[in-house]
Amino acid sequence: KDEGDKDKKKKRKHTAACREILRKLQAHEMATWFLFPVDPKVVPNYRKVIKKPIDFSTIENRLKKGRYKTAEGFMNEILMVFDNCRLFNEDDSPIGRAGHALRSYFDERWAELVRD
Ligand SMILES: Cc1ncccc1N[C@@H](C)c1cnc2ccsc2c1
Repeated sequence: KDEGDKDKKKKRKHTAACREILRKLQAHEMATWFLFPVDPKVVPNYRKVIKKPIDFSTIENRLKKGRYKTAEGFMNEILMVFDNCRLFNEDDSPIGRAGHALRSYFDERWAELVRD
């Protein structure tokens, strides 16, 4: 089995693990606000403030297309969802609190993935 095959196998393994984590995040009750792109018509100044809008459906499509070479590439985009949320929303607001709750939930799932 040449190097390439090993790499492909490893990529498939981490893609499956990342898809599992993403599925759990999307199923979380606090995920509502993060499932789909923020509509600039609904939130006018969002695109001015947030330079890298990202949401779980966009990440899911990239994962399906094999766009993430490493699990870290996937993790970075998940964390971007929460960084955007903290930048735009007050901590003491419904979306702000949801972002913090979901970020903690992600950290736990990620720690499991890295440990197992
Ligand atoms: C994640 C996020 N950050 C800043 C602004 C919006 C959003 N989410 C969108 C879906 C959204 C769009 N509209 C509403 C209306 C009430 S909460 C909510 C949430």
